[in-house]
Amino acid sequence: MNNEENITGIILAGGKSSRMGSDKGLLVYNNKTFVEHIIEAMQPLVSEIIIVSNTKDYDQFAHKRVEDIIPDSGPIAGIHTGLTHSNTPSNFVVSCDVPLINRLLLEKLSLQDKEIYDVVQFEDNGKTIPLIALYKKRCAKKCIELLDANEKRLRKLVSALEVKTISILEKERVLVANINTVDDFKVIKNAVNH
Ligand SMILES: Nc1nc2c(ncn2[C@@H]2O[C@H](COP(=O)(O)OP(=O)(O)OP(=O)(O)O)[C@@H](O)[C@H]2O)c(=O)[nH]1
Repeated sequence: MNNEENITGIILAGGKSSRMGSDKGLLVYNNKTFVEHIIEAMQPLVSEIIIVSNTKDYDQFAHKRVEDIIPDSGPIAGIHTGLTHSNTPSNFVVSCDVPLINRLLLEKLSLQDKEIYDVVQFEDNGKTIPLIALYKKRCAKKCIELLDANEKRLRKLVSALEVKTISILEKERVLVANINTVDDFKVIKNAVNH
């Protein structure tokens, strides 16, 4: 637990998983669902965990589950819902498809000067990772502005905010692996078996 300030952990699990063909957050890797791996990484750092999903399957994890306020509108809508339900100024926002994430990596996001930035995110080789990031609750306002304008691109959200981007280290690259397809999943399963 962060002693200076409480943080909320928001897990986005309301996507369609169309590339995977089954709900990504509920895939089992190393005997735990993807969502359980993320909960485990977040839990020591946060005062509350909120799962944003419209399906009751996520009630099994015994954390607060909330449904999208604006349905079928992509990750910005998920962030908007999570931040709206949060009771803390700072919030980890993590997608449900990064099962290798760990506490130390998330902690790095929270060690920045949080007063200055709306968003603290990672980047890997020039590619930003806005769904492993720390967002201020106040960003909910910008989310709703974009959704009202029918803008669903995450990069539009982040570029409209005060953002700090941290480059991940070579050894951390594996931790941010984004599992979108059956082939992506095979890669991490095979890595464990070797
Ligand atoms: N709550 C919520 N989360 C979403 C929504 N759309 C996407 N997400 C989440 O955002 C993260 C990134 O989603 P994507 O991988 O881009 O999209 P996806 O719909 O899950 O998967 P594809 O259909 O394969 O593109 C995942 O954790 C999704 O669960 C949404 O409308 N609401």
